[in-house]
Order: sequence, then structure tokens, then C-alpha cells
Amino acid sequence: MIEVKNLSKEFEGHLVLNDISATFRKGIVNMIIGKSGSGKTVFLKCMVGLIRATSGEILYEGRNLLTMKPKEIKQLRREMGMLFQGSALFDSKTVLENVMFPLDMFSRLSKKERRQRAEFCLERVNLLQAAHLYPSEISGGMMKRAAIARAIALNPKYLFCDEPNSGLDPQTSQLIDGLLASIIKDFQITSVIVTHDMNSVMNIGDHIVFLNEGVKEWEGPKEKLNDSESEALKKFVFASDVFKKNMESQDESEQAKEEELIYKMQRENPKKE
Ligand SMILES: Nc1ncnc2c1ncn2[C@@H]1O[C@H](COP(=O)(O)OP(=O)(O)OP(=O)(O)O)[C@@H](O)[C@H]1O
Repeated sequence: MIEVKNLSKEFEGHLVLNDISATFRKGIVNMIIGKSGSGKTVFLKCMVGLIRATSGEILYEGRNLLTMKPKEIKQLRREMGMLFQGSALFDSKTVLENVMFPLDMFSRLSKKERRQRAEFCLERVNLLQAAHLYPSEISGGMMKRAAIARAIALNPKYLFCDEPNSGLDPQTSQLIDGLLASIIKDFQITSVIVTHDMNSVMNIGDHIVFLNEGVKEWEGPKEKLNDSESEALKKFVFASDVFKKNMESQDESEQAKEEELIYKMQRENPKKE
């Protein structure tokens, strides 16, 4: 579990994150949503230690990142998988070599074991057949899958993703979403996924944190998004067609269920003439 407490970040006197607290539990899909400029990426970068927060606490199973010694931070980094915008694969390495890279750098496994682990990860994202290809020879969706395989190579406890679907078509996005969700659940990873894609939120989100102008306006389970009193959140979700469609089809299926129930009750208890 990661707990963020009263996190603030200032850039030259400009407050970009204002007193944010949030909890991210393991084995579920945690998502940070909000419109452009709301502070999602800065929040994520503070969480992984790429940007130093001005104040607050970031607790990894109770260990505060902001007061850790460099050695402890180094150790913690090895427990983190990261998937940032763009796939950031090495062009000069094959897909397999890319996935082996973190293992070569940080594990004590033998070459054969590193290769086996990389192949296992590629198999997990259904990309083993492309192991020998170079990034320039594969599609954007395949690159994303290779990047996911690389992010999970060291069997991370924590997985951070910034807009994992950026630049992908809707079908491939769905595939990547499904893959991330199943990996997070199967390996019981503590995840934090930044997105402004409501499709993804509706498809795989479990726990949602909504940021607005650097402030946490709402946090809760996806199913409760619609109950929020936050005007900014309502505006954000209803700006997305997918949410409206989803709610309409939920309404329709609720209505169909109600009609079915009334019909059943009428059949079981016919009115006596
Ligand atoms: N290094 C920096 N120095 C100064 N200001 C910054 C820096 N990085 C980000 N900001 C500011 O912080 C605010 C939040 O930016 P951030 O990138 O976190 O937004 P976001 O919600 O991720 O947006 P998007 O969805 O467009 O990526 C913006 O006003 C941005 O200009």
C-alpha cells in the first residue's frame, strides 16, 4: 500500500500540488484523473521520487520516501516498475534485449535465468514471437506491450503508468488496459495509473483519485463517481461521451431488470378478479 499524506509541491512560489492525501491499495487498478494541467504528472513524479515534493509524506508500506536515505531510495526504486509516456525502448536493442535490460542492470540472476525471466514477461504480454525484432520493426501497440514486459521484469511491487494509452487507437488501448489490469491483479501489484481517458476509467478503474487545479477534489471507487458532489468532477466525466453512454446503458439495463421483476411478480401473484 502507498499512502500519500498532505503532499504539496511548489515551483518557484507557484503551488502546483496543494495538500494532497490519497491511498493506493495493492491488487486493484488505482487511477489518477483530471484535466490537462491539473497536476497528475507532477504528482506521479513526486510519488516515484523524480521530483522532490515540497512537503508531506509518501509512505511505501509505512516507509516515507521523503525521509529515506539515498541507499533506501535506490532499494525502493528496484521495487518500482514504470511505464511513462512513449515506450522509451532502446532502438538499438531487440525487444528481448530491452526487456532483459533492467535484469542485466539490477538482478543477480545468471544470463540464462535473465533470458528466461524476460521470455516469461514477453509471453505474459503475448509478444514472445516478436522477441528478436527491433522497436522500429513493430507497431505502437507492440512497443507498449514490450514496455509493459520491461516494467514487470524485476517483479515490481509497485507499478506507475503515465497515460499508458497515449497515441494508441481505441482497440489497442482496450487491449493495453486489459493487460495492465490483469497483470496488476495477478501479481497483486500496487498500481498508480495517470489518465484523462474516461474509456480506461470505465474499463479497468477500481479506485479513482480526481485532481483539479492541484487539489484532490474526490477519491473513491469508480462506481461512486456519479454520486460525487464535485462540480469539477461532474464536468470532467460528463464531458466524456463514454461515461454518458455507460450510464445510459446502465439505466436501460436497470429499467429492463425492473420491468422483468414486475412481470415476474405479476406472474407469481396474479391479481385476483
Ligand atoms: N518543472 C516544472 N516547473 C514549473 N512548473 C511546472 C513544472 N512541471 C509542471 N509544472 C506545472 O505544473 C502544473 C501541472 O502540470 P502536470 O504536467 O502535472 O499536469 P497534468 O495534469 O499531468 O497535465 P497533462 O494531462 O496535460 O499531462 C502545470 O501548470 C505545469 O505548468
